[in-house]
Amino acid sequence: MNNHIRLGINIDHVATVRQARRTVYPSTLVAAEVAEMAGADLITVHLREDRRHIQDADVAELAAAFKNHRLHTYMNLESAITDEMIAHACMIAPRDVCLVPEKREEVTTEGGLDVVTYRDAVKSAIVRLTEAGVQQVSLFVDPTVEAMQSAADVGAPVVELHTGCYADAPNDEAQARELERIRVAAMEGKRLGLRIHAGHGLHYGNVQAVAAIAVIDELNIGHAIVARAVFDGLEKAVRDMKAIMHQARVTALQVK
Ligand SMILES: CC(=O)[C@@H](O)[C@H](O)COP(=O)(O)O
Ligand SMILES: NCC(=O)COP(=O)(O)O
Repeated sequence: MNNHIRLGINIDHVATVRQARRTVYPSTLVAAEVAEMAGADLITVHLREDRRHIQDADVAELAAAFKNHRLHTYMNLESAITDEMIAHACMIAPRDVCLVPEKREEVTTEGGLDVVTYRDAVKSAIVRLTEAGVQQVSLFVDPTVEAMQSAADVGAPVVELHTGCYADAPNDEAQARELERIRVAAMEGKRLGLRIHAGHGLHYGNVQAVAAIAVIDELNIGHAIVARAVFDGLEKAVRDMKAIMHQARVTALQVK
């Protein structure tokens, strides 16, 4: 069992603040530098089709910074599976790409990728990205046993479990049910040989139980960290999240 769980910092909403006035600040590159300094294991950005926050220029600037070692971790680029977005992801060729569903009218990602309906497009995207040099392609999917089997079937090496229903659960009972769904799906994915990530809606009060699931290797967290950074600064917000995740994992392994 792995006592280290990686923290990917999603900096989308640093760009949201900038896009509110179309200024050149706050810089996503500086945000990535601060996040790395504070212990981020990777930097996640979601280049949406509607460019509501992260812009093509952000992705290009971050990619160059990783290439020239101004940044020292790696990029996890979240992308829709459309031809346009996959072609762009192939051109950037970050270390990781996470394939996510997008609906233009959504406030944020609402559900996981429908790997059954879009099987051919997902398989094609995995092949194209791998041939372009992307080392790890993950699928952002709902935490279900069926989604694990579908992901394994299309040859995805990694899944990121959508933790949104857990995060948005209306009460403790519903949250416990959603946590069990995540745990069961994670165990099934691991049994099928998948690497397991998780993310969406995680924050300082709900991350512990997910970080305690020992087969989960990585959490991607953004909105709650950027929100906390408004009051505490980004460096402290990242350090605090990292410490909470580490303590939850270590405690869980000691109990086993
Ligand atoms: C896939 C996912 O849950 C997030 O990484 C995604 O970026 C959410 O979209 P917004 O960042 O636009 O809220
Ligand atoms: N894939 C999840 C992610 O990158 C961050 O999601 P959130 O913490 O902004 O909800």
